[in-house]
Amino acid sequence: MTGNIFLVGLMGAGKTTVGKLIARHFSRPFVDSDHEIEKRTGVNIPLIFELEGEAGFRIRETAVIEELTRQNNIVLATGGGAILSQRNRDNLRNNGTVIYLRAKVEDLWQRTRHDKNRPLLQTSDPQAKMKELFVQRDPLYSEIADIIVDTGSQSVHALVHQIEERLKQLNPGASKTD
Ligand SMILES: Nc1ncnc2c1ncn2[C@@H]1O[C@H](COP(=O)(O)OP(=O)(O)OP(=O)(O)O)[C@@H](O)[C@H]1O
Ligand SMILES: O=C(O)C1=C[C@@H](O)[C@@H](O)[C@H](O)C1
Ligand SMILES: [Mg+2]
Repeated sequence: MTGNIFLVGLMGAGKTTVGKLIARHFSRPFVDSDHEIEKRTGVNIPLIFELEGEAGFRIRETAVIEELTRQNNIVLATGGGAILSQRNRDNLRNNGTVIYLRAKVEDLWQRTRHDKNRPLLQTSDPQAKMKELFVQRDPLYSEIADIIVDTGSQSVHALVHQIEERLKQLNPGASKTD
């Protein structure tokens, strides 16, 4: 496998979980754009939203994505809303293989409902918010994806195996250590 691997999808899609396993399989560094922003600012994402609003967070996110998409041979888990910006979509599409981890709204909701670390879901009806985000973003994730994987009815292990196979099909002849 050569080149960068970029994971996109909504909150709870499994980008961080799956990304770490893919990185281990291909012996690549794993980077998570949300964690990178938290590392650089020294504060967590909810506090950035509180202090700077979503707009301030998006500016930081775009700068980090710009920098990370210039790296080589990394596995990058992107923030759920990174694809809202055309600039981010172009950077992701032009600099690596983009994998969209697609999931049903019900599954996304079940996987995130007890986690308070996602400011966009701190509303009176987070399930409706998740649905709204899915409707808005599903076309954007799909637009830039080289590979779309449905994450619903399989274990994380099976999912990772499926992604490895799809990556091999896209890069025939390439080996793990390329
Ligand atoms: N395919 C799956 N099946 C069942 N549970 C999963 C699956 N993928 C991830 N999970 C679980 O869902 C939760 C959210 O996963 P994860 O944090 O990897 O999502 P994410 O896409 O990185 O979300 P965010 O955009 O908010 O960072 C975790 O508890 C994880 O174990
Ligand atoms: O879906 C989103 O817009 C977000 C997802 C998270 O990964 C974080 O980037 C942040 O909470 C915003
Ligand atoms: Mg994550």
